[in-house]
Amino acid sequence: EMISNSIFQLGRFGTGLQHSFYILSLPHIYLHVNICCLCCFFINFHNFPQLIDLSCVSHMPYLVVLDASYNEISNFFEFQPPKNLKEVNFSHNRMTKMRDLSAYASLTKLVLDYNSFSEISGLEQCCRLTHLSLAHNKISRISGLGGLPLTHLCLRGNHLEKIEGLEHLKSLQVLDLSQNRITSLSGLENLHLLGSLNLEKNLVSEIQECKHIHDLLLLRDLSLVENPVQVSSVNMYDPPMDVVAARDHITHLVYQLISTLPSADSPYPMLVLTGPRGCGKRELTHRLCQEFNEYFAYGISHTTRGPYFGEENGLDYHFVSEEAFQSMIHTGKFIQTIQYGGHSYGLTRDAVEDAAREGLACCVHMELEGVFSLKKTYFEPRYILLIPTQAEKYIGHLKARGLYTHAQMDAAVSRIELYANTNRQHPGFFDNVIPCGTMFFLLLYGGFNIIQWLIRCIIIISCCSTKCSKYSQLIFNGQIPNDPHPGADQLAAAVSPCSDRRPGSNVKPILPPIPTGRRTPAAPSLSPSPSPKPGVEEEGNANMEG
Ligand SMILES: Nc1ncnc2c1ncn2[C@@H]1O[C@H](COP(=O)(O)OP(=O)(O)OP(=O)(O)O)[C@@H](O)[C@H]1O
Repeated sequence: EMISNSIFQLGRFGTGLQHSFYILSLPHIYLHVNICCLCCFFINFHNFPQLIDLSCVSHMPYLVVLDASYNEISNFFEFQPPKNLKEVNFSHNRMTKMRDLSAYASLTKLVLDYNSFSEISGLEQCCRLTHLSLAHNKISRISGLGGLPLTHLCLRGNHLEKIEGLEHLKSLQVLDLSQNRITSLSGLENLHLLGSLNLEKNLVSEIQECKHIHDLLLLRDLSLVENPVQVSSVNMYDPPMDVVAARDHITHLVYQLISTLPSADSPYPMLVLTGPRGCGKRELTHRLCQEFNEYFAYGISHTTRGPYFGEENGLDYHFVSEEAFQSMIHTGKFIQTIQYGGHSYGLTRDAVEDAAREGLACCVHMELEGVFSLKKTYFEPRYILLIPTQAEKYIGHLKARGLYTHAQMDAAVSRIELYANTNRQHPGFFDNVIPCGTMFFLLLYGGFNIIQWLIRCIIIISCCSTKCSKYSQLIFNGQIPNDPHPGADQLAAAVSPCSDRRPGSNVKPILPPIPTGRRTPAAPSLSPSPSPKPGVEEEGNANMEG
């Protein structure tokens, strides 16, 4: 009576020729009804309240589709087999053990997700079964699938550690083995019709495992997301800066530990200018060290690239061979290194310590990767980002230097966004950002007096929290050191091209002129006095000539 009420409520009923039979709104009862006179083709017990027994199905000889998902059924196929039963959904029940289904030979689709099966068995005679889903059970081994004509198999969320027992599933097209503990793709070699393979959230760690699916020519979709191999592939082929920096830091830390014990008591004062290549950071670094040589010393990096025209060893860089560079890494000399444009660059501990010994802050320029590396060390530099604001002007400036290939210029331009993103995404990562527009380049290379003002701003911003009292005085007294700079004319002279007498001075310099007054490591021209040094220009020019 209740069932016919339900049917009546749904308005879908008839005698003998029903195609749909839904029971949706019965009260909480134990279902045991005799409906043998009905000719049901589809029955939906989905989420039927407290349904624990399906013996009623024995009286539905023509049942084709049975959905008894989301119930509390623990018996597996405990009813007389309807001879045409094709699709069964028992997902979200309490079943634990499969039994022989040879009497249900018409089955084509069987969904048993979210039960507690630990073994696949009893399916051998289901010779029409094409879809089998056993997601989120407790299966630790694939077995009992023999030569079934399966086209779709889902074993997501089980306890599988290896792929086995699939070699005879010649018709398999879609295989979902995600969320298991599989470490190898071995066992998939013979699945020549496979078009989709989901191995998300497993433990595959080697990309070489893909050799096992190399010959599956129909394979279109493959997911290895959230496997260790994903992480290692990203790290190998497109490592995030943090990973590169961490590796770099570990390398140098280990080698330093082997050579000497690093002292972590007080970090040396340091100023780092960063920005894409050719943005002017190198010149600004030199200018800072020149103009304020009682505060800053130029930290000379090592590089394996050869010197450009006009560059001097030990002044712009220490130019060393790749072997020498490697040997320095292994003797723990570096605090950071990077690979850039096919060459190695690195800053040594000595460069920083030499400056510190003289009571100076080491001032260096470097690419962003170097900054990431330095941030891993116990040094606590101030970081200043110089970022080009107009790509066209920046490209024009790069072209004017005549140093770079098109590819190098494109790479440099594309890195502007990298710097900008880093600044956006990591507030406080840089202590200050200087936008480099036309004006900036004019100021920097034009030799206008206003550069002094810019440099002072940088000093004030960058030194405000160094631990060195000398630098804090700059801020805490609100003072700027005595004006050490020459007038505009002298400054213009200082940045003008090399002296005529300089060998090779008839060749157009490739680099912007090296500012005068730069000290060489061999003959430091530093004076502890903050007072102006009358001889700065002469000394600088002498250096240039020499
Ligand atoms: N130790 C280092 N760590 C990280 N980056 C470094 C280091 N030394 C130099 N660099 C950077 O490597 C990049 C390439 O330097 P290089 O001198 O070869 O080319 P460049 O075009 O003259 O660069 P720039 O004019 O910006 O100094 C520059 O951005 C430079 O600042």
